[in-house]
Amino acid sequence: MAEIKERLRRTMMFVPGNNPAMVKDAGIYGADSIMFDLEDAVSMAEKDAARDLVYEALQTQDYGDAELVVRVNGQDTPYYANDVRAMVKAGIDVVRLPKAEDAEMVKKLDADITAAEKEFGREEGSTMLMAAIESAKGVINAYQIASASDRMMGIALSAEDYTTDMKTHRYPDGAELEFARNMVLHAARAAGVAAFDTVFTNMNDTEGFYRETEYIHQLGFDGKSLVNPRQIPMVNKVYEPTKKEIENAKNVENAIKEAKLKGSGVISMNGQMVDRPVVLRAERVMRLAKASNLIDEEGNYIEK
Ligand SMILES: CC(=O)SCCNC(=O)CCNC(=O)[C@H](O)C(C)(C)COP(=O)(O)OP(=O)(O)OC[C@H]1O[C@@H](n2cnc3c(N)ncnc32)[C@H](O)[C@@H]1OP(=O)(O)O
Ligand SMILES: O=C([O-])CC(=O)C(=O)O
Ligand SMILES: [Mg+2]
Repeated sequence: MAEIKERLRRTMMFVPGNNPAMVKDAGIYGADSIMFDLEDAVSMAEKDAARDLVYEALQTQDYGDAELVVRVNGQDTPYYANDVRAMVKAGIDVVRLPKAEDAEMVKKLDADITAAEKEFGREEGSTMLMAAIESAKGVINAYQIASASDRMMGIALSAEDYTTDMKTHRYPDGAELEFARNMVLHAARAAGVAAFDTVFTNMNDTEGFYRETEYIHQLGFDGKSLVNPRQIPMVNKVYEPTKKEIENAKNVENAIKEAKLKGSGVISMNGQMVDRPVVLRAERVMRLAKASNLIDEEGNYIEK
């Protein structure tokens, strides 16, 4: 399991925690993050069995380089406490809190994780957390939520519950989510954590999925929560940098290396100023290019 705060998280796939076949095979599709769900994908009758199934899988399955996330049940349920204890004991990378409404809820999860890390002898602070924002109150408090814990890795918009709370539903143009998306994204960026867009649930509407993913990519989201493995290559395609972007990023990296040798943090490249923000963007392009196998060891674009 990989415990890194900064990493690519284009695709975070929900895997129903009560489905043995899906839990077992979840690693074969190449998701950046695999998110086992103990909450809304699992019926009340199956809550304990799902927790046991995911716990067992975390001990026995090899999920490769994927980041491992679990969506626990909400703090107002009788399952929450056992979910957190079991998942920390299993050494999960990230605990995702659903229906986060304020900083207090995040602080409670942080304290509960700390207690579980102590109880099970896990390194203190090694478990990250994230919060899903699924209501008007959560959106209004997004920045407080995003900055409530040192363990915070990211925040996600959860539009199915959010649109219900807002007395609307989801439309193809996404206008009903505009404010929430921008709030979640700004809160995440201001707090220095990742931002995840919500699920797209119509598996037959490929065109609509691409349209939504291109839109959230343009806004600046790190990635998206997904419900089906077929969505993974589509998101990766949208996040793939172009040849021109990669070559430009490589030139930026070279230019800044040269500048550093001269003891400067800023340099001109073909008349274009290259400074820290440009370098950070270039680094992200190179990370995305590497993940898409578009560059060689030296960072040169591979012609296909
Ligand atoms: C609002 C919310 O809270 S959303 C979050 C909670 N919801 C979920 O977790 C639902 C997750 N998704 C799913 O259960 C399924 O993808 C469904 C029900 C939406 C569609 O199921 P299907 O029509 O069977 O999907 P599809 O035909 O594409 O499946 C292809 C393969 O991928 C597997 N698969 C599908 N979805 C997933 C998934 N989320 N995780 C892991 N494996 C999956 C299937 O088991 C199947 O495997 P197989 O070829 O070995 O038999
Ligand atoms: O996190 C998500 O996108 C799924 C979810 O729970 C919601 O939309 O309510
Ligand atoms: Mg929800």
